Formats: sequence, structure tokens, C-alpha cells
Amino acid sequence: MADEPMRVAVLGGGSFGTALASIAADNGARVCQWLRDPQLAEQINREHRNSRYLPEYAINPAVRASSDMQAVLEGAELVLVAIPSKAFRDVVRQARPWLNADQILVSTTKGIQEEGFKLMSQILEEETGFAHIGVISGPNLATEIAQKQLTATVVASDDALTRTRVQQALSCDYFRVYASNDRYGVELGGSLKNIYAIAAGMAAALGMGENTRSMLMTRALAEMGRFAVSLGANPMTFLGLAGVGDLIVTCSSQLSRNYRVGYALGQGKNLDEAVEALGQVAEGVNTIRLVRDKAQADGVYMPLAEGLYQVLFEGVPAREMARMLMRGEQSSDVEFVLPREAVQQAHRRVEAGEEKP
Ligand SMILES: NC(=O)C1=CN([C@@H]2O[C@H](COP(=O)(O)OP(=O)(O)OC[C@H]3O[C@@H](n4cnc5c(N)ncnc54)[C@H](OP(=O)(O)O)[C@@H]3O)[C@@H](O)[C@H]2O)C=CC1
Ligand SMILES: O=C(CO)COP(=O)(O)O
Repeated sequence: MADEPMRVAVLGGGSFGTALASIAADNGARVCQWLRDPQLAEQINREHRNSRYLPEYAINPAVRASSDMQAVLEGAELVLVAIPSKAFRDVVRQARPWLNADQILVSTTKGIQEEGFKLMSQILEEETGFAHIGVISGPNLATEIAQKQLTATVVASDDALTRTRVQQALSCDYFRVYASNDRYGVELGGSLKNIYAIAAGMAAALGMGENTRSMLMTRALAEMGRFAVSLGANPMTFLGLAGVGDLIVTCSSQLSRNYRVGYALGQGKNLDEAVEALGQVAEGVNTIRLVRDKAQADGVYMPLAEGLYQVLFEGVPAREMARMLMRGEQSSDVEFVLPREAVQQAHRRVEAGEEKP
């Protein structure tokens, strides 16, 4: 078995699905890619190019694209699901008749389902009940992968076979795959950072500088950690590629679609115009709403997510929101070292005259 090429199926014909299919093929796997548009599938097979999502880049000619899901899934050992969160469950349901419990199912999608605040690998689990389930997440701009820029990702699963086979399938000269057993944390990191990428794009369009971006990213990490703890997740996972790593790339690059939506908003476009102009999925727009509602319901302090929600959905001007955030209550740098409450209590004591210089 070790000498036989691994059979990999990719569900999704967008930029990331296409980039992953090409990596696996570069690495010697037999790769079939499913997309719902038969004409685009035909073009990929004929020209080895995805004119809709990655027009500038050559796809490994060994990738076979098809709109026949049964044929794509037949005999696949590893199934990568690269479908935006809004359509993820539907596509998994469509695929279900041709999936079997020996297969490894991996989500690559950085989004959250509104009902039940479910992450995509939880949907894979619910829809199949299979054991070999994982996620891929990390600083992985599809366009840079398509250029074969040196890139790292994380495969996360509590199942060692899943981690190992994904590392074998995708690790190559330009793509390195690190392992984690914290599936929930890795997946949560990938979803949350999209929120702050929108904020970073907006800040850039408003002419704010590098100090601002650095503050934004670091406070985003603090807020993400607080949210993770409230959900019983391990905030240490955010120190890795799927947290800090992805936050850095997505908050710094025009190649990020979430960043671009934020940038367009900062330039004065409204949300519908910004999303329409993008023409691809920016998961962060929906994630802001879901995370803000969940934080409110669970009493988690997330001023950036709340502020961004008010800018996107309640018409508060971004500059005004930035001013309010800067003038917010005094806080702690690293809350795992000095709790936020301790800072606030000290302020109250000084203001009440209980502590004097
Ligand atoms: N692009 C990137 O750099 C990265 C993306 N990701 C994540 O990967 C996920 C997928 O993203 P990506 O490939 O970039 O997305 P794209 O927006 O580039 O493409 C989306 C793909 O999903 C298909 N699709 C959408 N709705 C349906 C549906 N109802 N049924 C079947 N197919 C559907 C689209 O088909 P059609 O064209 O026919 O609409 C298209 O093939 C996202 O959640 C993203 O967060 C993760 C890391 C990097
Ligand atoms: O997740 C990504 C990079 O790691 C891609 O980000 P966008 O979805 O914002 O393009």
C-alpha cells in the first residue's frame, strides 16, 4: 500500500480547493476534484487552469475535475471539503451516499454554522458519524500556494491516522503540514481571525499605520483567547499557525478576501457593495455576527468584535468606533499574567481614594 499513490478527492472548485488539489497532485496523489459547474470542470481538464478562481496559475495536469460527485468520491481515501460554510452541510449531505467509514474526511473551511454555532468538522461528524475526521487551517492564502510560495498549515484531529495521512498527502517542497490534536481550537482560530482581517483592511483604508495594525492583531489575539476559554477550548493553540500565524497573514495582505472587504468598507463602500465587488466568499462577514451574538449571550468581553459589528451592521462610522475603543476602560496586556479584573479593581480603588501615591 505504501507504494500506491494515495487517492484524494477535493469537494469544491474555489481557490483553496483548487490549490489543495494541485498540491496533492504535485505530491504524487491521484486527485479528483468535484465542482458543480461542468464547464469549469472541463476547462480545468483541458487547460489545467481555473479561470474563475485562480486564473493566473497552472494546475497540476494530473488533477481530474468533474461535476459527477459519485465518480470523484469513488475509491478516495482522503476527502478534503473546501466549500464555504453556508453550503457546507448541503454538499456533505449530497456526498453522503458515496462516503464510507474508512475514509478520512477533512474540512478546510474557516466558517461557522449559525444554528448551534457549529464548526465545519462538527458538521462532518454529525452528517456521517465517522471516526477519521479532521481540519486543515493556517496561514494559507490560496494565491500564494498556487505560486508555490513556501507555506505551512496545521492538520488537526484527535485521530492519529487522519493527522498522519494528511501530512503524507500534502507535505511537499513548498507545503509543510504540522500536526495538532486540538481540532476545535485550530478550527476556531481559522474562523475567528477573519473578523479581525476585516478590521485590519478597514484600518489600512483609513490611513492608519503599522502601530495600529500591530495593536489590532495583538488585541484580537487577546479577544480570541478569551472567547476560546469561554467555550472550554485551549487558548494555547492560538499561539500556533492556525491562530497567530493566520492572524498575521490575513490582517496584512490584500490577497485576503476578508481584508479586501474591510478595505472596501474603509473606502466608503457599503457592505453589499463590498461583498458584491469581491465575488468570492469572505467568511468573516457572517462570523462577526455569529461571534458577537454568542459573546453577548455568554457574557464574553469582545470589544473589537462588538465594535466591528456596529460598524458593519448598525452604521456606526469606523473612525468614531476606533475613538470609542481607544477610550474604552483600562485593561491588561496579557490577561493570563495580569487579570483584566485586577486592573479595573486597582482603578476603582485609586479613584475612590483608597490608594494614594
Ligand atoms: N482561498 C483561500 O485563500 C483560503 C480559503 N480557505 C477556506 O476555504 C473555504 C472555501 O474557500 P475557497 O475555495 O477559497 O472559496 P471560493 O469562494 O474561492 O469558492 C467557493 C467554491 O465553493 C463552491 N460552492 C459554493 N456554494 C456551493 C454549493 N451550494 N454547492 C456546491 N458548490 C458550492 C463554489 O462553486 P461555484 O463557483 O459554482 O459557486 C466554488 O467552487 C472557505 O471557507 C475559506 O475560509 C481556507 C484557507 C485559504
Ligand atoms: O484563510 C485565509 C488565509 O489563511 C484566506 O483568507 P480569506 O478568506 O480572507 O481570503
